[in-house]
Amino acid sequence: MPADSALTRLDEPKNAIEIEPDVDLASNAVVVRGAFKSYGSFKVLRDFNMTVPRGGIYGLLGASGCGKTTLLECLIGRKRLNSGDIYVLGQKIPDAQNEQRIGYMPQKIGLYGDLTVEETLLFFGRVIEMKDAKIKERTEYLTELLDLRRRNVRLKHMSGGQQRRVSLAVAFLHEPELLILDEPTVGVDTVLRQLIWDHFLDLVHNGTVTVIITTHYIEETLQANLVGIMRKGCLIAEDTPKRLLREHEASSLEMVFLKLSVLQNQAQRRTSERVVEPLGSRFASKIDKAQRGWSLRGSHMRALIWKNAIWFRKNWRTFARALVLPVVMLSIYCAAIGHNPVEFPISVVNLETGPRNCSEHELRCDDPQLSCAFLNVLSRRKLVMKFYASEDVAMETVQKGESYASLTIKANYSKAIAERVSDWNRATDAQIDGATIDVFRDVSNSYMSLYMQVMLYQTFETFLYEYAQSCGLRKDLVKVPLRWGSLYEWMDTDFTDFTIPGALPLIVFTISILLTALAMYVERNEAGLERILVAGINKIELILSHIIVEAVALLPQIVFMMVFAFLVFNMTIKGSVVLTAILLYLAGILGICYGMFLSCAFKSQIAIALVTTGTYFIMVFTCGIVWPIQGMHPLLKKFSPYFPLTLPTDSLRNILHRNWDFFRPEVYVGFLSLGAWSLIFLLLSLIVIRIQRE
Ligand SMILES: Nc1ncnc2c1ncn2[C@@H]1O[C@H](COP(=O)(O)OP(=O)(O)OP(=O)(O)O)[C@@H](O)[C@H]1O
Repeated sequence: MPADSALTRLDEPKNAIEIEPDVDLASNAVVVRGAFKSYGSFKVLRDFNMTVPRGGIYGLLGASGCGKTTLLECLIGRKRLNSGDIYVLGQKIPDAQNEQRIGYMPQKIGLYGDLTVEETLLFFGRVIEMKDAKIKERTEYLTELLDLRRRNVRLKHMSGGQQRRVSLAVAFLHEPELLILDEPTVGVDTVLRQLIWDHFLDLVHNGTVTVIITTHYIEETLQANLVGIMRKGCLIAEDTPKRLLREHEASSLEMVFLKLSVLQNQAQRRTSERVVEPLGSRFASKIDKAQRGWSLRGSHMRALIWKNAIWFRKNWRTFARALVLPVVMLSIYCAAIGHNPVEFPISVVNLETGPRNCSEHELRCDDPQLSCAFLNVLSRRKLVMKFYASEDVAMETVQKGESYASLTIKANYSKAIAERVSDWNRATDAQIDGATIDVFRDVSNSYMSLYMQVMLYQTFETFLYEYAQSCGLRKDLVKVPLRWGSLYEWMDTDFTDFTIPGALPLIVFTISILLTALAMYVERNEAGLERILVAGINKIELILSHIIVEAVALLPQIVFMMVFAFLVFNMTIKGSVVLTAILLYLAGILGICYGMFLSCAFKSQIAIALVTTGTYFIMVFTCGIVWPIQGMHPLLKKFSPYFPLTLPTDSLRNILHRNWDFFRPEVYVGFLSLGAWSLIFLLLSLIVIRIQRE
């Protein structure tokens, strides 16, 4: 890399620091001793030692992939060492609570693309409990300094270099004692880079602020007070730039770096020769480990909820889709599921009248064409009847899949039926046979086959009933001798009405999982998760803030969906609308908690999508949504009530169809089940994030 003329000044830095032979935690901003860190079997830091005195600039140099970012992430407590000690501003990492004293700029931008510069600074300022007036003042100053005058543009619409400058502004915002900056000048032009360095020099001028900076522009670290050179997980040199140049008789730091690399390759590893006093645990014990990471701060929660609400406002299209999606799913569901089949073909051979459609027929007692009267009743089912002259041809249409069944009506049908009805106990075999319609059906589609069976029973019963009436006979005589009394007679026998108490919670549950996973995905991948954690927000606050905002967004979804289900699609609702809404709302909360658990447990979106799909099918199959639990395998029947949507489905069915109130166990148990499962997934999320180690 050609040396930048503005940066190749070799004068002693304004605030040169003499390195103390003995290390004490008060005078050093960062002390690392005997640090080991590995990712699996790959060792990144090996017996790493570093000392950063307070009040200066420390430039950390090293080839790409040598572990600089890993080291910085260990310094801010985002990653844990396998062994060794780190003290930052006198406190032991990871127990230290000095977020407000540290400004961190990660290598990735780590900001929220939907916030503007002003909103970004306001958010991070509020997180670290700055007053709004102070944030405003700092915003004016930093946007001027970093040439970020277009403050109302969303970050995702800014250039990479501009975004890096916003990221730098966030690190500077609260005037921290220690700035940890991972490649802050990447993508920044030469003039601005020098301005930024001038600002670093200004900051460290009075000796209270320390800056640790990694960079690939090696020569810019000539302005640092100390330079550490990393290679293969060790610090191979740590000195002032001037002494490094002198000692290695080099004209640039790049040359020093090359020479040291060659030396290290020859196994002449050079480490800092300063003797370091062993670090005791005098500071470590002061921090209450148990409290860290579990507490909720009002300022954090307010800032996070504000930020999430802004995200929702700016992404109103996503929110509108979230509102419409359940309704679309419900509409498709209601349009597709539960209706009786119509307009399917059946083949008819009427040997009494020949192959013609005679279903437009008026029934008489002495009717010589009762077969037409039967077909007339059948035609009310809106089938497509095709007429054939021969039984063999009609059966062939079934074999070829052109028809679901063939009906063959005998030539003496009217006479045989009339005699069977009027003198049934003397009917001969020939009369019984003549009055029998032969049905040949395709049973490969069992639902259609079953439907046809029921349909033909009912058709025949209605036909006989009407025939008996026309002959002045007692109509009950020919009816199937069963008298039905119905308890909830308002219930539509439509299958959709049976499944809707399961379908509604299932739709809310599934969409809530997906929306939560999406929000967490944005948080983790597009936004500043790293950054806000470093700013002191803990993951519990993060999780709760998302749950709160999503729980609010869930309300209009439920209202919208209920309007469609009960007003537009006229699903039966005999019980309390409020209880129904609460139950569906709790199903949504369960979805949010489960989605949160999945987001905590799995980093990959694909894994989350797969588990969500699996969960959806398990719920559909096991919770009595599409098939009664009474018909399941005994083992599944035993465990089904413990699945999250089984009891709520029953409970909703009892509310919607039986008009039962909340205080019946069959109703409130569904609410309790949703509450308990939500709590379980919330706790699991907290446990997972608590035990996750990087
Ligand atoms: N989470 C992880 N899992 C496995 N390996 C990792 C992980 N993070 C980093 N590494 C590996 O550790 C090594 C050091 O990575 P690190 O990001 O600390 O390097 P770096 O010096 O900052 O590089 P650069 O200058 O290119 O940013 C690299 O080889 C990287 O692939």
